[in-house]
Amino acid sequence: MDATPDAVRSSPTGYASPDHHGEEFPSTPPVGGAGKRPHVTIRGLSKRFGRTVIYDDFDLDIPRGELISVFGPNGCGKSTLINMIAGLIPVDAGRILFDGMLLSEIKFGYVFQNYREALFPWMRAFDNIAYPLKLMKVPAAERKARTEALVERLGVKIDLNLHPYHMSGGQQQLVSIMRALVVEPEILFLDEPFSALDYEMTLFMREQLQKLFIESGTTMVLVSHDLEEAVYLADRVLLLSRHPARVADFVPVSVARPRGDETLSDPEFVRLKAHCLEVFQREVRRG
Ligand SMILES: Nc1ncnc2c1ncn2[C@@H]1O[C@H](COP(=O)(O)OP(=O)(O)OP(=O)(O)O)[C@@H](O)[C@H]1O
Repeated sequence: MDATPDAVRSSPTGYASPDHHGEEFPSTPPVGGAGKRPHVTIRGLSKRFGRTVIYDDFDLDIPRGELISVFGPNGCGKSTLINMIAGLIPVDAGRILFDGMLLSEIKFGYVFQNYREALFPWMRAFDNIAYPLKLMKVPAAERKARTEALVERLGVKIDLNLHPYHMSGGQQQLVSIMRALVVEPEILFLDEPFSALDYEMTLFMREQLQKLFIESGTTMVLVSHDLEEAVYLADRVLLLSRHPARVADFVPVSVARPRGDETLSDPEFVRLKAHCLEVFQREVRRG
């Protein structure tokens, strides 16, 4: 993966049928979404690596303005799913539309697990955050103003004059997330964004991400390996089966935000987590 700030990157390569712009989907029953107008509509998605079929005729609706956690057995295809939606890897067949539009027509962000390779070490944190605006040829004064406005709105309290190598892992990942948000993406993809952080930083970053989500209202799709984290952060947990992956369950998490330490012992949270664990274990046993 290169270090291009992905918030401004879009790719037409994720489409087997790029001529579907604006086409209404057939009335396939949506998976998930609970009747809300979907933000992302996936139909007939297929993907294989060699002889291994990861997705076969996979359908999914992702609701707008929600944080979706993707969870499932190791190697089931979680990263492959968000990478296909984000156009980082091509699909073999199927259609992915964003409110009827192609990925190339929308602004999106992608936050990688490895923040060390994602940030430019020679740039101050502030300039890293502003960089996607430079790529978009936004004038310097406006870049500064928009970056300052974002920092202000999110209430981030770190010294953005520092270079990444003078920051903690969590701070660097926070800078990566802000860089993805600076272009005001319609959707943000996060692939295990905290897995390279120590536990203290992970807890800090969960709170930061929740805050950013509440503040921005951006649709977010997060791959997580930690069930508690997946449920804690989500409006819905997408539970995948072993590959070829299907939706084992798409569980709404209606626990009020902002969530905090007390959420972890909230009976509804505990019940939902137990339910997700049961579905997960059933899928693991199926293997
Ligand atoms: N570029 C590739 N070439 C060949 N096989 C691949 C490639 N990318 C992924 N795979 C395989 O496809 C399957 C799904 O991979 P993916 O990384 O999407 O799973 P995941 O659920 O995110 O995995 P994990 O839980 O280990 O993070 C795995 O078996 C993986 O080995």
